[in-house]
Amino acid sequence: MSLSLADGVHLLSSHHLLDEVITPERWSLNADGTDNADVPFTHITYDTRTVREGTLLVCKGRFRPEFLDGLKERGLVAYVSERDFSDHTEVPGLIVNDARKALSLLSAAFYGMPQNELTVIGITGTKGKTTTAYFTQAILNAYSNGRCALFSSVDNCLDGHTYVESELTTPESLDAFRMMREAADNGMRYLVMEVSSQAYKVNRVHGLTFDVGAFLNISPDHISDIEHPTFEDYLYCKRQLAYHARAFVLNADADHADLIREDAQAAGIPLADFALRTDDAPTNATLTARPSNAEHSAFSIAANGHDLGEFSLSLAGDFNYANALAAVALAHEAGVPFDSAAMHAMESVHVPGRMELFTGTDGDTVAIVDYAHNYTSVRALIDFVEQRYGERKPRITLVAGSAGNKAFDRRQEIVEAAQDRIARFVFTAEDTDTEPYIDICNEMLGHVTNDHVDATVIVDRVKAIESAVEQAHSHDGLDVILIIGKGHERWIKDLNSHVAYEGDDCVVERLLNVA
Ligand SMILES: CC(=O)N[C@H]1[C@@H](OP(=O)(O)OP(=O)(O)OC[C@H]2O[C@@H](n3ccc(=O)[nH]c3=O)[C@H](O)[C@@H]2O)O[C@H](CO)[C@@H](O)[C@@H]1O[C@H](C)C(=O)N[C@@H](C)C(=O)N[C@H](CCC(=O)O)C(=O)O
Ligand SMILES: Nc1ncnc2c1ncn2[C@@H]1O[C@H](COP(=O)(O)OP(=O)(O)OP(=O)(O)O)[C@@H](O)[C@H]1O
Repeated sequence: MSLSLADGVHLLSSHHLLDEVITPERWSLNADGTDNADVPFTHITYDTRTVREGTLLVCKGRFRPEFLDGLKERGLVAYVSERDFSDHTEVPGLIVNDARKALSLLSAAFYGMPQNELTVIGITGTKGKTTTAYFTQAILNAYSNGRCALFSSVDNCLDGHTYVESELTTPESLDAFRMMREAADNGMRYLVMEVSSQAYKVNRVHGLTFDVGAFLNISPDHISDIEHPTFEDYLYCKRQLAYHARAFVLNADADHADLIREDAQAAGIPLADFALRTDDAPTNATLTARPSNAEHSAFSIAANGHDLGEFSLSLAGDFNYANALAAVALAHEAGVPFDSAAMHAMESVHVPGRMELFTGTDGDTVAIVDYAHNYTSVRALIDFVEQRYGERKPRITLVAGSAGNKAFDRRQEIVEAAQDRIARFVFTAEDTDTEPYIDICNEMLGHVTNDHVDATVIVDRVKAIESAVEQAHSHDGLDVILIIGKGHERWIKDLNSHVAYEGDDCVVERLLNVA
């Protein structure tokens, strides 16, 4: 780990990112004559609140010049920014044409290129990234005696077994390289990470080449002022993974699969595809899975026509077998033989807040806590209910909200995916920045056009679940309550601040008296 001011200038310059270096004495294309230009930085940050002796600061996003006040005295050595802040600080400024790209390249260099010490696997897609990441980590952990790290939207894991709640799906570049360094120093050989479309949009993975990438699926989502302006932009960002990978895995049934094949071809990388089949429809995909029994409790997986045996996941839902295929393909590309017993390690994986099933003591109430929150995932969830419980003609209740300030289309999509297939909606709180919960709930209520479905707004999320459970108890026959969008989270974001929340799974366990 060694990065000096002179190294930084050279690196930025070689990537055509450097406009100039500004010091009180001169403007230049190099750091010659600047005090201590060859002394390594001891710290790198994008947040002034963590500046200490020997720090290189990268100013990005909604950075404000007043954040620089007093930093020279606290040890700031230099800053990197798209704007000249010499009116606010005397320390050298490396002025760049893209601060986020600069942040990524400088962080990788500062942390000694830790990605080169790991086999790095990236997973993108609208749905299934987290689940596939957990499956893949389980296989690689089994294969390598616990030496696989994970960056996911639920948890990060830097030592193969300790999981710490994460903040973003794909970490900010600096955080990613810092954690990669820690993982490599912990002896990890592999890293599995989720790659969101935002990661490419805001250059969180700039300069990173994945040993293997996977594209799971694409459906409309994440379109808003703070995410993507259009679906085309959303897909374009996701497609970038193919251009930054050495090998690729593709769901043959994904929308726009042919375009992704073209991407892999244009990038000149090999591609393995997979296909889930629940009927007799043919496929010539590299990897296939078909149900082994009518209950769909196990699937037979084949690779290049050779049977790999039966796999029975702990996670319910046919769609999870598509995720499992992706994990097998990724692990194989990372060096695990198809017939390795390690492939079966994914069978025992549970993913917090995904397809958690709770059955009441009377056997007539089933609650499912899940992270579905767009059209495709809500539809897949209800497909599962029909497949698993359809014969008992269940009365289905959906407890759902939708995120504030982003992904606005979800509000209508969730309603459209469910309203002709369920008995009741209970619209409730989900995370929001500035939009009040009640407005989002009422907007969702306004999208209900089927007169046969009951729809209520109960903003308090615990009370919403209580209402669903009470109704289930007072109704004869099987009730299935789907509680979606919060998963395992123990907080709820209300008007921009995180408020402690019991957790959907805990509320359900309490109300159904199951542990
Ligand atoms: C739009 C976006 O990418 N925003 C991210 C970005 O914000 P930003 O750079 O604008 O940062 P900011 O919070 O406005 O502050 C500006 C800068 O000033 C700094 N600062 C701030 C205060 C101070 O006193 N001193 C100081 O230096 C901050 O550290 C920051 O570097 O950088 C922050 C950390 O560096 C991120 O937390 C933040 O993500 C926001 C919270 C977010 O929610 N993003 C979502 C849209 C997102 O990225 N989602 C995707 C996809 C999810 C999915 O697929 O489901 C994800 O990958 O998670
Ligand atoms: N392959 C799939 N196809 C359709 N729906 C899926 C698939 N995999 C998972 N889901 C649904 O999507 C939900 C979220 O799954 P997961 O967390 O694995 O995906 P993700 O891509 O990480 O999602 P997000 O970006 O919303 O965090 C699950 O709870 C399930 O309802």
